[in-house]
Amino acid sequence: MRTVLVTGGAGYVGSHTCKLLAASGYRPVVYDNLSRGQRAAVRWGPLVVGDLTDRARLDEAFAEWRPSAVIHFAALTYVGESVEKPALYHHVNVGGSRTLVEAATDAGVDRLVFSSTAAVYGTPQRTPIAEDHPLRPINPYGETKLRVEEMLAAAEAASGLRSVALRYFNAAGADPEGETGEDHEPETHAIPLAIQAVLGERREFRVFGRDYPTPDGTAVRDYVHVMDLAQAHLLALEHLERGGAGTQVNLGTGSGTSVAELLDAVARAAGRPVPAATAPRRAGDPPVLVADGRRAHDLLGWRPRFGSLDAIVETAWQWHTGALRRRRAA
Ligand SMILES: NC(=O)c1ccc[n+]([C@@H]2O[C@H](COP(=O)([O-])OP(=O)(O)OC[C@H]3O[C@@H](n4cnc5c(N)ncnc54)[C@H](O)[C@@H]3O)[C@@H](O)[C@H]2O)c1
Ligand SMILES: O=c1ccn([C@@H]2O[C@H](COP(=O)(O)OP(=O)(O)O[C@H]3O[C@H](CO)[C@@H](O)[C@H](O)[C@H]3O)[C@@H](O)[C@H]2O)c(=O)[nH]1
Repeated sequence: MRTVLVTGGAGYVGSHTCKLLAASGYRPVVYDNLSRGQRAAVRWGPLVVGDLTDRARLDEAFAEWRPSAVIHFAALTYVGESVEKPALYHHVNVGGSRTLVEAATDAGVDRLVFSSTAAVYGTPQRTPIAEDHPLRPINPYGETKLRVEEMLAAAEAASGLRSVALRYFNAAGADPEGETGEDHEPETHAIPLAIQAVLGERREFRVFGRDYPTPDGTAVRDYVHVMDLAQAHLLALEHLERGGAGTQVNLGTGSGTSVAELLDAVARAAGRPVPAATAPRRAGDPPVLVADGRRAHDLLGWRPRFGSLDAIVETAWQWHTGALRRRRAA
């Protein structure tokens, strides 16, 4: 059985990917400090509790489990927090990734899949965004992800560690079988916040800006289902297993959804409107982020299965209402 070390596997995208790895014959060994993830989300393989910046702990994990590849999700991921704490973001996201790359290389691992982000592009000059678009992040979070991409490209030349950096657009939805989902505290992402508002768990959903240069004035994003993201990680691993060279790949559906359209979709799933108020724009938010996904298709053979926003939102709705029931029952 091929073993994969999955940093951040107790988190949102990581836990869905572990489920798919296990279903595809891999053994996912999660390496996570549980600072933002959940122990209960580690269900498809062993958990090593450790910090990305702890070289000795990483060495132990590599020695004990002897993975043939690494999938690297672990990071701090909030744009707003990164603006307030840039040094912390550099320490964890860049410093931690450097420690991981050194430990992996010394352990003889030559394949790595990295969670990058559309935030490396900054404010797009053209859309949809292809991978050769200029890389000008507008917040420290995006900067740290770009630094890691650069480090990985240099590592391939220096030590033969090949990697695929997957630039996700907006991860959304949940495992349709309800075994894992999005569970952040605090929650900052639009879909779970809208669901919480419609469920009465928060007073209202605050629409950050209705004065964007978009058809309805609200910001446009490319929401891609988290199980489709998980599938792309497997395909990226297979690309590396075939001897494929390191590269960067966008993961998005290619279709844009405005915040107003998103609220309509949540209202359809819930059967009632989302209580909403207008708020100022959020710092660091570009008006439009939509992926050109041709490279993911041509290089990896990836095509998102969840085509419609309603199908994506429905899985999020099912997860959150199920999670709410479980919390109330507990
Ligand atoms: N969710 C999105 O829309 C999105 C979009 C683009 C990129 N990404 C990237 O995908 C990855 C996963 O995102 P997510 O939404 O699942 O985040 P998440 O916060 O749910 O998961 C991150 C995991 O990393 C762990 N972690 C954090 N710091 C650590 C450290 N120092 N040592 C060990 N473990 C640590 C956390 O405990 C958590 O389990 C991140 O790298 C993120 O930047 C996410
Ligand atoms: O209370 C809220 C929360 C969000 N939004 C808007 O909804 C959209 C989506 O926001 P959110 O779900 O917070 O995602 P993003 O800020 O677009 O960031 C996600 O997508 C980026 C890439 O597109 C990744 O880099 C990040 O890690 C990931 O969190 C944005 O236009 C926000 O302004 C609101 O209007 N009100």
